[in-house]
Amino acid sequence: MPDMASKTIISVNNLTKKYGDFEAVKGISFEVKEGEIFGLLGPNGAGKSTTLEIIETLRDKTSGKVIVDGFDLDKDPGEIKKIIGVQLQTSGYYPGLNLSELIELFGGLYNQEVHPLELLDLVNLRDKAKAKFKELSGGQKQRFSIATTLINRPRIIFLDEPTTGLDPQARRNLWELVKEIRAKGTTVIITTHYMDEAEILCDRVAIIDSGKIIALETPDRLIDNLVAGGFERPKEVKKANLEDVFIHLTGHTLRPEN
Ligand SMILES: Nc1ncnc2c1ncn2[C@@H]1O[C@H](COP(=O)(O)OP(=O)(O)OP(=O)(O)O)[C@@H](O)[C@H]1O
Repeated sequence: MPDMASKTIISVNNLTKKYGDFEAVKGISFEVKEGEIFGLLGPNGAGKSTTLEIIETLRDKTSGKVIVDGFDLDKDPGEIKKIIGVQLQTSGYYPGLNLSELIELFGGLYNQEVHPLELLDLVNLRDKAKAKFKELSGGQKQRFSIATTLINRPRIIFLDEPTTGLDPQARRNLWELVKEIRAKGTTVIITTHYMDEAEILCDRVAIIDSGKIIALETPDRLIDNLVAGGFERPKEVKKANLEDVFIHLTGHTLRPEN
């Protein structure tokens, strides 16, 4: 958890994005603190990816101001690119290269010296160094994709639905990985449709609906506010759920096929 005094690393002010006549992002403002895990939550089509891609310099905005680590998106997009890590498109991975070679290649693109085995170690994929991307399981692919965000030693990484399609162990393993990355001082911005994930991982979340931020708080406060408003969950009669059973039976630890 970053301390309250930590500095603002991303500041978004009155951001809008129009696709033709359709306004997908309707004047949103928020700040991300250095070292925090910040979640963008919202239903399909709410404008999360659009917002992220604008900050990542991958998509033009219609209006508003975005400052990343002191750099103005309008003036210094190149400087912003240098300090952010984005998940490289998996579909674009050169099919003939193994994981080590891919990291070397991406390092070259970033003009950055890389140590493939060290990076693969970090995401628990050293034993797959000689494997091709297509030979990995879903969880391994996601972990490799996160490794690619770290190649340029970024201050901030962006993770778009990193655990979609993963089994419960692989998801937990990925949560640990994200926490380890943050523990090293990297700011993490994440989108997810899993509320348990957001609750466990995120220091603060912005909930976006139809292009507007409708809540921005720590998960704890959001829950407390709801309860204070009189909300009550239907009584849980059982002390465990099917996911607990699954994890109990199949183990917590990461397995090779993950
Ligand atoms: N290139 C585009 N051209 C036109 N409309 C677009 C384009 N990209 C996104 N949109 C529209 O903008 C809205 C926001 O899309 P966006 O992908 O940002 O949502 P999202 O919150 O990331 O959704 P999801 O959870 O489904 O990934 C949607 O209505 C979408 O159809």
